[in-house]
Amino acid sequence: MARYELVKRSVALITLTNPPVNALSSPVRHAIAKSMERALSDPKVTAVVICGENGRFCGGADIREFAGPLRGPPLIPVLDAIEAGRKPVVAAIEGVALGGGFELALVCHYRIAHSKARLGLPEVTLGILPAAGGSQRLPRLIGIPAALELITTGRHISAQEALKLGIVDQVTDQNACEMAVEFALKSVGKPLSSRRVSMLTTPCPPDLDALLEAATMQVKKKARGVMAPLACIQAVRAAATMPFSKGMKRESELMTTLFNSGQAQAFQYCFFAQRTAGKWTLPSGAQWNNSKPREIRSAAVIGLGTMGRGIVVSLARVGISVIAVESEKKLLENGRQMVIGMLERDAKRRGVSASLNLLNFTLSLQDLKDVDLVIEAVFEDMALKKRVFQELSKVCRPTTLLCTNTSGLDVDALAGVTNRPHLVAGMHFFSPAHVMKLLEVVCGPRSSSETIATAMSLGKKMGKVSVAVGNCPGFVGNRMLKPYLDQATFLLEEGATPEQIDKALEDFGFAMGVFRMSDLAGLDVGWRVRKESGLTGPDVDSKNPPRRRQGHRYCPIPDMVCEQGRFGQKTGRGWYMYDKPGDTNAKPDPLIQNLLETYRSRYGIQPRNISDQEIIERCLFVLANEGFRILEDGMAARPEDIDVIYLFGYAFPRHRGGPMFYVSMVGLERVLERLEYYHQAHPDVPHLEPSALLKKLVACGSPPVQKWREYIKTMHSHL
Ligand SMILES: CC/C=C\C=C\CC(=O)SCCNC(=O)CCNC(=O)[C@H](O)C(C)(C)COP(=O)(O)OP(=O)(O)OC[C@H]1O[C@@H](n2cnc3c(N)ncnc32)[C@H](O)[C@@H]1OP(=O)(O)O
Repeated sequence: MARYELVKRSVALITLTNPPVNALSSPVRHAIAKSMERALSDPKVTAVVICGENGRFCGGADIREFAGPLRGPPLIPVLDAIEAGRKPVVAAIEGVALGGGFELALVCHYRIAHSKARLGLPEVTLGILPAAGGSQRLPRLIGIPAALELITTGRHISAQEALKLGIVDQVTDQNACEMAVEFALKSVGKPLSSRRVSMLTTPCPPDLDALLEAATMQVKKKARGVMAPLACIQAVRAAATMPFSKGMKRESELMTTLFNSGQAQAFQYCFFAQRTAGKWTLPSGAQWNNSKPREIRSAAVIGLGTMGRGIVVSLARVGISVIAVESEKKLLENGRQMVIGMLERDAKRRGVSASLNLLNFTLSLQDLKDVDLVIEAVFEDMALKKRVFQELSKVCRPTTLLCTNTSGLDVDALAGVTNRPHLVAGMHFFSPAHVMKLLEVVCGPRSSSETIATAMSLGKKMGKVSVAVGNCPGFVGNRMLKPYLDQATFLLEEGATPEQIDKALEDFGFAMGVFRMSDLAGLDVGWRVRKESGLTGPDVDSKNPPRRRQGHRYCPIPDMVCEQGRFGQKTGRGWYMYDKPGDTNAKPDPLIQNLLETYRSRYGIQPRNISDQEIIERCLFVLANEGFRILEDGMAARPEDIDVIYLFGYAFPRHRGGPMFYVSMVGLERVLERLEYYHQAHPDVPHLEPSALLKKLVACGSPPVQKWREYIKTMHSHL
């Protein structure tokens, strides 16, 4: 777990050896402690260098160990012994020095970093704080404002920035380890007291209180209900106002609170869920580690609406040449201007030059004959999409992959009109496509493993979190969204207001409640879909009772809002009112209040007081209930995939872990009992009926979410 060698006759070289990231697991901590003891007691050794194997210094604590009781030596005394040692210790930082890895570097007397190395204290993103002295040492080394920013955001910084901030002593393009050995030799005999960061006095700004207050306001606004950034601020305050030993005590108390809060578990679950999602598997046995993706050098995007434009930008900025296609000259020109503007702004923000030379714009599908992959992003109209796919089938060379950005239509029906159904898959981006991280890769029953591997790998290349899903209406994300939205509108019928429902969801942790979010997205989109599915519009059977459709409860209020031309922010009116079209400041609208009152009295609905608890339970338990059905149907491989989709595509609060993790924390038995209760109260809402999988899991003793897969593996998989 750590190799010990003597180099240059007098330097002890300690190499952490715990692939893939040299995390500080119990055996590694033990090996560091033993190696340091050996180095400090060996008279031949005059200096020590600590580095990591395979060009990675250290990725921090072994996060998997957080799930159980601490085993092996605690990290803090191991680090304290390094700092207190009487021989100079140099950290040779290559790859990453993160979390506990960065804290390890901070107790070394000198730090040499490779120019490509990245450093940071990302603990806050795991729901904790740097609790091996990081929150106390970093402010002493670089001052309060800079330390506060790094600790509360968890941002990774480059070696150059670390040098500028005074975190590292030298940056090199050469072998950092060899440089560190040379540096160590030169440091022998120099006094070490000023190199022990814990002994430094924190440079304390005169406006400390104002600074910390501003930081508190900022994190409260950015991460509603999240405890870790607030604890980080308190720890930094301790670094500014207390002696080191007392600050360490405070750091430890804050860490204990965070660890017991449940939020840390949720964040850490998210970390692993994101990595698990990349490990897709198909019923054929093909999976992420036995299927080779094709390299995509050129692509085409059909349709330059909001989605198409974002997809073009996502492709071009990772160096893929793109042909963008529109059906009319005016739309093409408009799309071209928008894409160029977006790419230029993006490049400016990243400090690189815009890859405009990779773009081509055309009105003709004939120009696509040589591209490696096509992403169709035309209107959500099956007939139109089928025509496009038929045409592509004729035009493109037989090996071109044909993908669709449909948000819920049948991918296999599109594959069926082509001469290469095995090369067809869904690539469902989320709006705005160049910003949102999620990509649902939709595996049709005929999609080949190479096609899926290529779509997943292309997603990764574009910086997306790609999740493989099955081909069913709405796939995973939008399929679950429907019952969630339904519950919100049923609650309106029963007596709630949009602002009450939004507040309950925002207090839960969503940045925006469902109605505020719908106003932002535009209400007309859903209205068009409902019209096309025969739920509303002139074709609706007049004999249909107004609050029932297709045999189930239906709430026509969203249609009534749209009929008034209220499409959300863009029209200045929606569920809320805005000062003018395009404004974002949502204000309660008395006209909506009137509409709800008139509606209720028309249907003889006696409004009742609805608690926040009911809002949360009905909206979120029904969401997870559909998630269970998706798992039963084999449309998602595991609960982690569903949670990742909701975290990255629907801004589900990370400190709740995602809908499936959330219900596991509430307790499946309780969720089952509440769904049964609500279903009894609303028997005409089939989505409230507890799913078979939920019942099965409760009957099996409510295993933790990571084990659910064992209970669904006998069920049919579409993945
Ligand atoms: C008293 C308390 C004392 C000390 C407390 C210390 C707090 C900490 O140190 S918390 C940990 C802080 N560190 C991090 O948050 C880093 C997390 N890791 C990453 O950000 C990335 O993995 C990376 C190091 C930047 C490398 O990225 P990449 O090359 O893209 O690889 P990945 O796919 O992310 O990871 C590969 C593989 O390693 C696993 N892994 C990564 N880091 C850790 C870790 N710290 N602990 C355990 N496992 C880790 C990751 O899960 C992947 O494994 P899979 O099996 O594929 O899941």
